[in-house]
Amino acid sequence: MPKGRPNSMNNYGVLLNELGMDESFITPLREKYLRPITALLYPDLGGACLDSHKAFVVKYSLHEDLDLSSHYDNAEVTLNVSLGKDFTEGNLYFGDFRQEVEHVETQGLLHRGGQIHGALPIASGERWNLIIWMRSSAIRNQLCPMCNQKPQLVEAEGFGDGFTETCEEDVPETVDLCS
Ligand SMILES: O=C(O)CCC(=O)C(=O)O
Ligand SMILES: [Fe+2]
Repeated sequence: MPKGRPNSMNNYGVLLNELGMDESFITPLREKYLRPITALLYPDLGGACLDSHKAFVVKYSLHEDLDLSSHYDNAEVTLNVSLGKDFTEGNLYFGDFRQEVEHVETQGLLHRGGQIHGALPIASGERWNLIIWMRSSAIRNQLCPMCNQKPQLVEAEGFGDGFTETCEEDVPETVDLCS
């Protein structure tokens, strides 16, 4: 069976669309459960209209990939869920100062796709994570987040890179969570 790589830096992951898990699992999860949260937290990134995704599982182990270098995602908002298994070290980090976050098994962490981040090397065991790169066509149709240019739209399979669909709702105004 032909197998794509989740991203250019990870060699041992699995794309969930190749396992037929988009319609049955990831799309309903994004639409019903994640979007209400992202609408509140990320109004400036089109959090209310994240209308496509790329979902994959990444794997780190001692004789395979140990870590993930600093990067930003091809996503407006990313969900990263720690699936275990048993491992030591391997914290996630964010920003130029490499602010570390201990990622607890079964817990999910939402972050801006454009926020620089990476994963430190594991010292033992296996580390598996479910990653959902969520995209808003309303945002990226204006400017590609990877090259900062107006995108040239071409036909793509599945969700492609998330550019084409139009959002039914308007991008909401900024919500002041403190008031
Ligand atoms: O391994 C992780 O926790 C981070 C993975 C990641 O940032 C990515 O695949 O974009
Ligand atoms: Fe990432």
